[in-house]
Amino acid sequence: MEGALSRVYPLIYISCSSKSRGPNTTISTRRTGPLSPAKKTRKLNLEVSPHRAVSAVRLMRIELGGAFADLLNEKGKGSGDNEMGYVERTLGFRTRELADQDLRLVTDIVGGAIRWRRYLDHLIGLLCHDEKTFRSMEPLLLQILRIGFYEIVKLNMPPYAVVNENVRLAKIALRPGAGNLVNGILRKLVLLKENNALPLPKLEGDARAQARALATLYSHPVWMVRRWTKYLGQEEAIKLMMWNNSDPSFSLRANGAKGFTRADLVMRLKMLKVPHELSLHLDDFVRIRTGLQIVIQAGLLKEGLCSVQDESAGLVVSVVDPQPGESIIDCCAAPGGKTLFMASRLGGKGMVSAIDINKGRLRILKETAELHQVDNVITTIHADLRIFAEKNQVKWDKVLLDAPCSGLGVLSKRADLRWNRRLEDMEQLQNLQDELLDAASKLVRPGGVLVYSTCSIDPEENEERVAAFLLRHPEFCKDHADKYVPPDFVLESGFYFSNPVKHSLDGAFAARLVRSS
Ligand SMILES: C[S@@+](CC[C@H](N)C(=O)[O-])C[C@H]1O[C@@H](n2cnc3c(N)ncnc32)[C@H](O)[C@@H]1O
Repeated sequence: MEGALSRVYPLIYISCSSKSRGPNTTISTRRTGPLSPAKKTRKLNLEVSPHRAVSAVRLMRIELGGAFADLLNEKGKGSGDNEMGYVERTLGFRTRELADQDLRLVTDIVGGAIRWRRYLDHLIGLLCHDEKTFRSMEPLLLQILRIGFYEIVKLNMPPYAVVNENVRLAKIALRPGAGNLVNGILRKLVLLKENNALPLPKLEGDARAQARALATLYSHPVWMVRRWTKYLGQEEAIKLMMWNNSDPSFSLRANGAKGFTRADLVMRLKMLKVPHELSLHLDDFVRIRTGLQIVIQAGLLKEGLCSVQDESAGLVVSVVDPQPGESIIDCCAAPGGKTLFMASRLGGKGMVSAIDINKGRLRILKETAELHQVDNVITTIHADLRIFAEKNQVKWDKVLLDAPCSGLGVLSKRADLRWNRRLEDMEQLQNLQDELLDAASKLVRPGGVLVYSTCSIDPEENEERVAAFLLRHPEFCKDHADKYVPPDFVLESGFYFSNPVKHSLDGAFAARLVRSS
């Protein structure tokens, strides 16, 4: 493993004795483990733009996942420090000295280069002088090219500055030859762009050919394009992909349980100069398009005064409609976004039991509950819901099953998810969703409520799962969601649905079912 990694990731050590490095940079093709003091970076390397270097390293980490974590010698918590340490060791500057503006650029470039990966690779592949050069390109070089292409084609940045910066990065991070290659390819791109002649596929031919073209033009996997074209039609599918490629916006929920109201939150946002809008649908929520980093740095999340929660998820809690004094069980609870919101709605009376199979995520839920001062009404249970439901005798007033799903409704926030999901996952997920629904239904008292929710927009994970459940369980019937959420969010079927294109929120679904006996 180590040998394979070291072949593809040449490491550069800029040591204190390498003042005149640059072209003379030592390139180590071996992974050497922790650096000896003599090799430690002592000097800032100001030859490259720091945000581009950090972006390239972060892109490698995201794309290569475990393999790259292995290279960084990462172990769980604080692993981000290693990423920064890697940049420091290899490129010779301390990333903790990155200005806020640079950090924001890293977020933008990394998010954009991941979203547009298929589109960018299509162009890079065509501008390399042969297919083999592209296919065998070393990962760091590819990331640098993706950054340059993204900056020129999608951010419309001044092209020659982009070329110079990325050429320098490739020269220093890899070797002079790599810089020359980047130079040649980026200059070809600039010429084509200036002549409005980017070699992009045309939307023509049969359904398959059109799906492939759309997948490249809007940078999504072909199977997703085919699925959405089937369910939504081509026009809506394109709008959905455009939404997925747009910069995500976030919502904050003021934590009333800590006496922090939305008015308090608005006041703090004004002081921080973060532009915001009140949610039209939920009393505790505020929407922000930019400035999340500022909110984080100001410590509002760390102090438990508010959480980042999309309104689409908040509206799922509205479908549950928690009332003081009720017993509620959240069957797939971690990391606890909905548990915490439900608990805060109980006003100190009642109980939320929070089950999850993942111990680590459940620990996060517990810690956040303490921070938010709602731990007095939350108990956590580490279990597989299916086994728990078999053995358990207790029944609850309300049961929420926020099921594991494809996440196809949250692709604008989760830039890399589209590349990690496979069509085969969908069937497996549906089987799991059926099993979890059967298990959750056992926990509902007669007259009690079962809410099934996902953050997917896929009917096979949503309406079809509920329809199949109702056939297996005639003791349940639908309760129309319009009593709990604005009518604009209710489908004809009576289910809650947040449509990213229509509502400018994440996609989400919830069905409210009542047990008769
Ligand atoms: C969509 S996430 C839940 C998000 C959570 N409701 C929130 O709002 O923060 C799905 C969760 O289901 C959990 N899960 C998956 N299979 C499970 C099982 N068999 N039993 C219990 N939990 C399970 C996962 O660990 C994951 O935390």
